[in-house]
Amino acid sequence: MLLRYSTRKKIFPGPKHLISLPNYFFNIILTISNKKIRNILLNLFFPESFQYIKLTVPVASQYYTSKYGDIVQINLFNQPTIIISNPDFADYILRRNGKNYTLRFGNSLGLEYLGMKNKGIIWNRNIQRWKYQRLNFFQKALNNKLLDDAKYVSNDATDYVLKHLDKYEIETNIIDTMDLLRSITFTITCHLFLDLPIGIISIEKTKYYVNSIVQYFKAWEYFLLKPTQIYDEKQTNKHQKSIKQLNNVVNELISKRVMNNNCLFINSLLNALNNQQITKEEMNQCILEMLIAGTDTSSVTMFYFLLALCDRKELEEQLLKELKENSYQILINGLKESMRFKPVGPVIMRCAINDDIYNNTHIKNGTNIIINLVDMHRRNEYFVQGNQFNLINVEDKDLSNTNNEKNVFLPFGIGPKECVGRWLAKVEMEIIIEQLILNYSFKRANGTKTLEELQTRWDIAQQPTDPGYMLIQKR
Ligand code: HEM
Repeated sequence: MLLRYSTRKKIFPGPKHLISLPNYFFNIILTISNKKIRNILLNLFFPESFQYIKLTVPVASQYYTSKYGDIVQINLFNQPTIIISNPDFADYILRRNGKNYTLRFGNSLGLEYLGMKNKGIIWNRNIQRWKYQRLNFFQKALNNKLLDDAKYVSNDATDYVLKHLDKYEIETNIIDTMDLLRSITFTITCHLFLDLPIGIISIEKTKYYVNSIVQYFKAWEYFLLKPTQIYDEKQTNKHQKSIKQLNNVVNELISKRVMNNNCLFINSLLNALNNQQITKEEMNQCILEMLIAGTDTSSVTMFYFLLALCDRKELEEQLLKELKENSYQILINGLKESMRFKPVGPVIMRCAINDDIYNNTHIKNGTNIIINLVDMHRRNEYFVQGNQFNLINVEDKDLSNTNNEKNVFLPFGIGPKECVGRWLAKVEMEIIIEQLILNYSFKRANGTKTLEELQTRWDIAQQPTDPGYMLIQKR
């Protein structure tokens, strides 16, 4: 009681304003139809919210981190919001008191457009339904047997896509590397979780499906956070079409399935549907989320590693030598370093379910949390060369995060809402890169930028925006 009293007024550092308008003015300003006047007023009275409307979540968060330090409190869309890149606080939120933070925050209508509101597991704000679907479908399916199967499935899927290398060529021997990698991970996901034999989906269709996933990500970033009043009709319609398109893909994939009852994910979903434990919409959303989470994340990470190798010939040679000797240290560290340097999930967004206290400071229920992973991953206090791609940074960093001390390297998050596919991602990325490097050499094509120069979109899912064309040659 005493503690609660003494901590009531304390808040974390952050911007202070000379003029502070009550929160309801925020909603009044949003109703102003003149965009210019609305923006001026937002910028004047609610500058933090304006930053997040203008910029993406990671970029706006980094702006406040660099100004106020590794724990910052701001007012975002009328909600207290804490931006964290302090490892102890991040570990507290994600793991030590993780149960209190299994919700993510987002715009309710936006989530409904996306099909994520109270469905699936990534952004489901119904805790019971999230838990039920995560445990019974995702975690159950991602067991040790699946991880074993993933080894040969990853090999076969890579073979299948490589057989059609010409379909990825933009000119002779120059390929769209992102497209190639996405097709491989998509094929693996379809086989492991949807019972679709490798090769049953043509390469043309695979590319169409992969593109539908990429477009869904764009819709996700558009709808997720900003207030509904800011939506633009043309953009809204475009993104709604992308969401519909990926939902159609899900139905098409379900209908392609050859029944053989081996596949735990799709089978347990269908059983639950038959027994009325889930709705058809919930089932489809779980499949959609497995496709988006399982496809783009690993392929973006592998792409960055391949790109890094293009300009580090010595490292490539050492890697090749190691792989020929069935040794995997450079491979493992190279992938870890890609996830540190350019994490595909640069921020982890959460929300406090109940009131809480950290370091004598009160965290009110409903407080938004943004873990600024990319900032934490680049700090020189924790990494030898935080701002450079160098395997030395991760040699002593453990992916299993079993170390209860401060975890500073968290590409998959940690705790009850951590990435459910982390071990599958590790297995498939290692197999795919091994097979690619043993058989092919990769060089940056004319015009393709280096890892350091290549533009990426730092949004909730970080992706390259510049093309990743590479010259590929058989060894
Ligand atoms: C390099 C590969 C990957 C990276 C870096 C990555 C990263 C992440 C991160 C940072 C989160 C948020 C964790 C949190 O809130 O604490 C997440 C969640 C998730 N990931 Fe991954 N992921 C990867 C691959 C995969 C794969 C291959 C799958 C599926 C097979 C997958 C499925 C999911 C799902 C379903 C969630 C949501 C879990 C929940 O909210 O309960 N991920 N991932």
